[in-house]
Amino acid sequence: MVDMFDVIVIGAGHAGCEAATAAARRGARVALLSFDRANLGQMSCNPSIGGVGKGHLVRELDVFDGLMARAADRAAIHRRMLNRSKGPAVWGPRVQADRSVYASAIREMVGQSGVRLIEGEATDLVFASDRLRGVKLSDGTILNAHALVIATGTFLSARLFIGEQTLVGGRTGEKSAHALSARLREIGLGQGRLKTGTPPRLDGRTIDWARLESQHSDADHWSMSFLSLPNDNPQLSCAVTRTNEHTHEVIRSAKSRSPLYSGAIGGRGPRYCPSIEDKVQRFGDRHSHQIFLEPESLTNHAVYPNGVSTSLPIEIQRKFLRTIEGLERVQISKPGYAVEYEFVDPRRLDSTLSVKGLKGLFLAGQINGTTGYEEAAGQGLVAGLNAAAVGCDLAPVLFDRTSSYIGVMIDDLTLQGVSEPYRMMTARSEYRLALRADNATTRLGTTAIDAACISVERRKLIERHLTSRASPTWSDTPEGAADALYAPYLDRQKREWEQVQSDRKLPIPLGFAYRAVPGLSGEMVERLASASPDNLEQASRIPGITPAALSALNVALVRAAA
Ligand SMILES: Cc1cc2nc3c(=O)[nH]c(=O)nc-3n(C[C@H](O)[C@H](O)[C@H](O)COP(=O)(O)OP(=O)(O)OC[C@H]3O[C@@H](n4cnc5c(N)ncnc54)[C@H](O)[C@@H]3O)c2cc1C
Ligand SMILES: NC(=O)c1ccc[n+]([C@@H]2O[C@H](COP(=O)([O-])OP(=O)(O)OC[C@H]3O[C@@H](n4cnc5c(N)ncnc54)[C@H](O)[C@@H]3O)[C@@H](O)[C@H]2O)c1
Repeated sequence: MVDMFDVIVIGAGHAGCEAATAAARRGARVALLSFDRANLGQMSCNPSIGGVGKGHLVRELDVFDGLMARAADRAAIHRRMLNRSKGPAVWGPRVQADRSVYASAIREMVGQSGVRLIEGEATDLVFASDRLRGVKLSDGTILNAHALVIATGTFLSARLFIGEQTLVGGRTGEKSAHALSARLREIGLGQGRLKTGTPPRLDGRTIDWARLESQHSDADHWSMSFLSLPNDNPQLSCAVTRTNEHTHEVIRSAKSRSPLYSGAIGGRGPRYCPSIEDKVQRFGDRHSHQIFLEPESLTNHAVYPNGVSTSLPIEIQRKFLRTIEGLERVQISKPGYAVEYEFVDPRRLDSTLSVKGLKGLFLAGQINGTTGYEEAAGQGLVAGLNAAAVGCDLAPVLFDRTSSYIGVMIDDLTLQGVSEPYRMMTARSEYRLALRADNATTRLGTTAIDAACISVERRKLIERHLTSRASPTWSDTPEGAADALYAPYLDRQKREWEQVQSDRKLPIPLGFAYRAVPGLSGEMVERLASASPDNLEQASRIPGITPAALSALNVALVRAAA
């Protein structure tokens, strides 16, 4: 069988579903290929969408009619605007979703998009002379297309670990993509390995909720999408508990049984969501670590313990959990595990996420070394819009770091590459005071209209919004008030950044005490101290160094020199 499409997307995770539907919204004939159609839009781990930096990405995606914000609104069972005590530029809209309602919302929207869903395993890429022609499936089927997006997530040559046990698979109970992985290596897409993990799932009926502090959902029902109305799902509370010395002792004494320390896993894991064994090992002076107990569903009793990702053997998982207040009788419904997988160096990509020198081939999502649903979805949008541009001969759609976190992410990935899983944070933007979650329509509305990828309803909303900015009552709106609040600081932020640019040759004394610089995070201190740059210019080229860190360092160097 031979089929012809404008765009084929391999992988129906967060990146793939956004890529396929974004391409379809631009008018492309699209096929979306996945191992199993039942797993469309599945959340591999935490049933939450958004947060600081990540919520900004979701709101930006929403301006282009992306799926994630609307699915999150449909499925929300707990909402929390993180960082509300700080300024609105760093507020992080975050919802916890009913896992199965979220997946069905994605399935429904993909189903209505005109995208053709195909079940199967992509094993090979098909080229004619030096041009990409399509993809071959394990059953011999060839699907032809002008453009191809690979969004295979954590599945390339993936292995799962629970204690001493190793299984093949990209997620528990699923396959691994070995043939495609080998083919990517063969065509020179050099790969490294990264790892991630997930905590055990708990049976909520065996948790002693009454003894724990509750975290209620926000009273005001804000929504993730600029279009959605609040849903009428009941809102559930989370609870907070903590590990203790006894928990740490159980974990320490089982260290030799952890694949992280036995040498079985070599890939680097995400810095900002380390496993509990890592936390106990690396932060040995801490007597306790916080755990959020987050309900996953309105219809079953699954609870996600946020903060105790682990790959220790299941009996150790049970043992350490039962040392924790409120979890003394807890039953595990699914064990935690780690997964190690291959990724492609994103410096091989241009700013449309197309592989340089291989016209028509795009990569999006965790394959590019990122971590998180939101980062994957944002890349899916970029790759999908631009694959449609190749497939249907349309203008490319480019994202700039001055006007979006999507632009920041694409720039960071394609210019700096990754040495560990990349997570969005507001510190990654030198324009972070201007890039707020609430003003995404203002920042990106015109780009979305020009990209011709949005509904009539969205277009009207954007036009109304842009017009209302000129009205005298604009400053009475929340966005107008935030604009006024930040106006004086935007100039200062601009000047500070210009100063960093003009001070690039400012020398950094040998043995400079980075730890004493106000505002430098532990990560930045570690990266700077280990690279020991001679000047600001060199510091700016260290992978992972954020603009916020460069500004803080600049101020400290000028002060030290004065
Ligand atoms: C154990 C674990 C824990 C995680 N924890 C979190 C978390 O707490 N929060 C968070 O935000 N992120 C978490 N992540 C990461 C998050 O799941 C990913 O960042 C996100 O899902 C990546 O999206 P993606 O679209 O790139 O890939 P995925 O969501 O992994 O989707 C990949 C898709 O590709 C398909 N596929 C792969 N190979 C082939 C092939 N050859 N042929 C056909 N189809 C193929 C798969 O079937 C799947 O549908 C975790 C991931 C894992 C595995
Ligand atoms: N790709 C991966 O491999 C992988 C694996 C695990 C985690 N992750 C990442 O981890 C993120 C989740 O990690 P996180 O721990 O930073 O959490 P988060 O980003 O989901 O939440 C942000 C903060 O809010 C806290 N929080 C949770 N519920 C809360 C509530 N009800 N009230 C107040 N605060 C609450 C969290 O503990 C966290 O400190 C994902 O978004 C993803 O990027 C990725």
